[in-house]
Amino acid sequence: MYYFIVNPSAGSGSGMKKWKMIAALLKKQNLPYKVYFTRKSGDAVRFAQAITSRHEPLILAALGGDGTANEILNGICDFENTIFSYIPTGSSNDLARALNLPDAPEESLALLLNPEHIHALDVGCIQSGEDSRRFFVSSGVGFDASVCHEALSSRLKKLLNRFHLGKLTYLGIALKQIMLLKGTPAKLAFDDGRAFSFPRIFFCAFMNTKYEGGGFQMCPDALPDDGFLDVCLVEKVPKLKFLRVLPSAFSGRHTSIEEVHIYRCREAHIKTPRPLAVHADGESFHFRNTITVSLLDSKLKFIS
Ligand SMILES: Nc1ncnc2c1ncn2[C@@H]1O[C@H](COP(=O)(O)OP(=O)(O)OP(=O)(O)O)[C@@H](O)[C@H]1O
Repeated sequence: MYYFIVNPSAGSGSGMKKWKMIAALLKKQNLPYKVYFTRKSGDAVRFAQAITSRHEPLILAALGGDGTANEILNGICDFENTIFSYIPTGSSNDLARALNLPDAPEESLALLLNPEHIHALDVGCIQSGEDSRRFFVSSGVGFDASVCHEALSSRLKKLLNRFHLGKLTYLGIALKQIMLLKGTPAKLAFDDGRAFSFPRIFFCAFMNTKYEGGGFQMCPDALPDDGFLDVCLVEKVPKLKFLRVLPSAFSGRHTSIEEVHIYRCREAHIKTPRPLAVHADGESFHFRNTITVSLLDSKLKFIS
């Protein structure tokens, strides 16, 4: 059986349009399926939990952005029987970019119905105290998470989304957050014993794939199936320099800058004296001062 979880509002409303095209193609081929439409935050987690708790072999497809894919990942309770498929309709689509997934609905559906490869994908997990959240793309602490947090609650984003201009909000929020940036002392440690202390950092991104934030190659060598997390830590730099560092991350050239540090690990811990914004695939993981980031033992079967 094919199950679809659809966020109709993803990609400034293009989620529903794309679903209608997919539904028409499914009807034409007379294929049995069930579809669930999300209405608010948390719906996709609950749907994925309900679907996968039956412990039957199934294909579960997400139609939405990275946020919807993340919620579904967090709801899956049976990695053995679930094959995950993703039809990107979001605005940033970093997961689709990293996995080279097709954009056209008919190509996406053809892949789902006749998979070329079933990839075993690494699944990231961020923990703080008793709380944890899984991620596909990245998690991060500091500047990048502050931008995500503000965008999630931005009224302006909701308004601009109506005119398909949601991405403009990110630019505006990022500029505002750069103005507010102060930098925070941080201690970063890895499970193999490496440990570093920084007088002030702007952010630290833990990458399962190479892109985040709509195409920034934070860790150009990150691979989602290599059993490792790649880490990009950016120390405090003058604001004007930071304004130059950020765009250079589109091509991955930021890695040659002295204050940018790249690491590879299986598990990382980061500690800051005050709580900072934290995200997982662009969704809020609240404000924390100690987090542990690792990969789950189980991999996720993923059609690509
Ligand atoms: N019907 C709905 N209407 C409005 N918001 C919704 C609805 N269903 C889910 N959401 C919210 O949408 C957010 C996820 O959006 P999603 O990531 O799928 O799309 P996006 O933001 O356009 O894409 P991307 O994350 O790739 O930029 C979640 O925070 C979720 O709470």
